Order: sequence, then structure tokens, then C-alpha cells
Amino acid sequence: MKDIFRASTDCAFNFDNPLDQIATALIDPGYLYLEDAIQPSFIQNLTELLEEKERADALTRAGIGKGLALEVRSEIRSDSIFWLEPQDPSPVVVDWLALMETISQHLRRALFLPLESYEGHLARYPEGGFYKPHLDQHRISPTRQVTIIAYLNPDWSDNDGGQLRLYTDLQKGIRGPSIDFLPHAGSIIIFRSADFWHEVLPAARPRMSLTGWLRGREDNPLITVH
Ligand SMILES: O=C(O)CCC(=O)C(=O)O
Ligand SMILES: [Fe+2]
Repeated sequence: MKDIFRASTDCAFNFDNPLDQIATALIDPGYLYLEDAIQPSFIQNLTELLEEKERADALTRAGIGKGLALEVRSEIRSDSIFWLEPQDPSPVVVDWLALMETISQHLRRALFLPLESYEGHLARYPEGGFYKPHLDQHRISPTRQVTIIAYLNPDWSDNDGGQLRLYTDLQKGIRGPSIDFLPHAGSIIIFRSADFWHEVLPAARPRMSLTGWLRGREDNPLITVH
């Protein structure tokens, strides 16, 4: 984990016990944004992996929905993605999946969340790309419990757009209050997948990220963290 998260000395986040901080934040307010959380060298490796997949034409247009109901809807989202596979031998994938398992294990113990697996993909939004307001938990298959997004974009400013807009009142949704986060390289956001409407505002330049979800079992009634 130390190889991925930055040490506490040069980082806004105090990493004395990052796992506890994640667990505490997930209870209340339900999300955690860390500006300089990930080692630059790790971000560099993820970026190279995404660029390599792009060159190899291995990115696919992302869809919405699940299984047979999955469809590409350009008016809703415009990113292209590459799913991480557990059998992928690249060290950056192996290390990331191990970190996700560590976080998962901690949240199982600390919050009794019935987490069993992780799914995640690298994503690239083209210039002008966006993702309209949505919840990450699918209605037909409510397995996604916790969303974890790491951003890969160096020197990102307000003018570049592409903010993640998180709506903090589940009932009011997009008519309620919201907070914007810039997709700065090295920053990370974690939130409860069922409880936050969110969107990606149009990005003025290509925008890269690694988005994933800690998931519960398909056939189990799930406990949420309310
Ligand atoms: O990249 C982001 O900031 C959010 C992406 C997202 O909402 C998703 O892939 O479900
Ligand atoms: Fe999302």
C-alpha cells in the first residue's frame, strides 16, 4: 500500500491510518476526496498503461446498464474504457487490485460491509467528453457499494472543465447542493455508490481516470452504511 499512497510528510492527507479515515468518511459524510493521495510514479504507470491500450485499440466505448441491457448512449456518456482483469500480469494492475482488496477487507471488518469483489476500468474522455448525472448502483443489480476513482491528469485547472460534480442530497438529486472536484493527477475520490448522484462536466481536453467499485454479492440482500 505504501508504494501507491503517498507518505504523510508531503501529502495533504494524513496517512497514519488511511484505511480508518476511509471507513470513517464513508459513514459520514459518505465521501472522501484526497488531493495528493497517490504516488506520482504510480500515476505515471497507470497513464502509460492507458496510453498503451489506446495505441493497441483496446479501449471500448463505455455503455450504461448491465448485461443484456447494456447499451452505448453517446448522449449520456462519452468515455472509452479498458476493464482491469485479475489475470493481467502488469505490476500496476496487480498492485492496484491488491490495494483494492486491502481496502475491501478493512471495510468488511470496520463497517461490516458485505464486500466480495472489485471491478474497475481505466477511462478516457475525449475533448468535450462528459457523463450525465447518474447513480453508480444499478437498479437491476445493486452490487456496487463503494466507488473509488483515481485521476491521472497533470496540470488540470478550472478552465479545463471535466469536474466531478457530486450531489450531496440523495433525495433532491441534481436540484440539491453539490460539490465539484477537479480530476488532478494523484487525487482520489471514494463515495457510497448508492447514495450520491454525480456527473462529469464537459472536459475541455482529454481526461483520464481509473474508476472502480467494491461490490457485494449479487444474490445477497446488501447492508448499506446508513
Ligand atoms: O470520472 C469521474 O469523475 C466519474 C466517472 C463515473 O461517474 C463513472 O464512471 O461512473
Ligand atoms: Fe459514476
